[in-house]
Amino acid sequence: MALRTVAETDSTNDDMAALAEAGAAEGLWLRAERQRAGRGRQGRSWISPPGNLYASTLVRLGAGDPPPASLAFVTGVALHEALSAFAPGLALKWPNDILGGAAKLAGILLERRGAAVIIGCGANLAHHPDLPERPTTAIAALAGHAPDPDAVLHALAESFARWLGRWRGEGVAPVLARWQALAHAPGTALAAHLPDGTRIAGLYEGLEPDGALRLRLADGTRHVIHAADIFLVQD
Ligand SMILES: O=C(O)CCCC[C@@H]1SC[C@@H]2NC(=O)N[C@@H]21
Repeated sequence: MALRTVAETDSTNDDMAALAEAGAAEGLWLRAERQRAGRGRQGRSWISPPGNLYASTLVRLGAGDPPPASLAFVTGVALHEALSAFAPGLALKWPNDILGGAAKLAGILLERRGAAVIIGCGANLAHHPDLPERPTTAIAALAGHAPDPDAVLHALAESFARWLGRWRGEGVAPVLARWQALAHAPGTALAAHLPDGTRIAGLYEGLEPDGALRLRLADGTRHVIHAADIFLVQD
């Protein structure tokens, strides 16, 4: 495990992609104190002032590895475990978010570069942005003070290495089991915005063996979702 910190960069995912291209080994993590052009999922920007965690690593895919998309669950479990040391009551939300209460606390961005996967983690420790599309929160708002980003990175790198080992050695099943144990409760009301523009609402019923999301619709039918933006429905 090697942890590096820089004061400022555009995006740690871009830097990690360049490091991967240059031959960097698995186990390397790069953290920036701030990012000038942090990126979120689906082309969104990730506002990155000092005080929060912005960190990326890489995984080199091997012949017998489980499907690369399932690294999102490895990372989600690791990030949840790392952040839970600093604030209670966190929950995973499909596909890549960590919630504090009903608000987004952290997100994960996976990007494929050839035989490598670049994995970026952004966690609101000290600050959280005001977003029109969803509520957000930070560890400081939940626990009264912000943890040191380096301490969080340490915990994250350790947990990630442990779960990556299990993913390689035992497959996706134990990772998905742990992910579901750390997720919001079954029966949570969710709204899904699908890539074709369709919106559906239903109750969370867990994950399929391949990591797809199961929703129970109001008419009793089950819907399996492979790609969507998911929102908690507040009553
Ligand atoms: O949209 C999301 O929820 C994913 C956010 C991922 C942000 C992190 S911060 C570190 C890494 N570098 C980036 O530019 N993005 C990721």
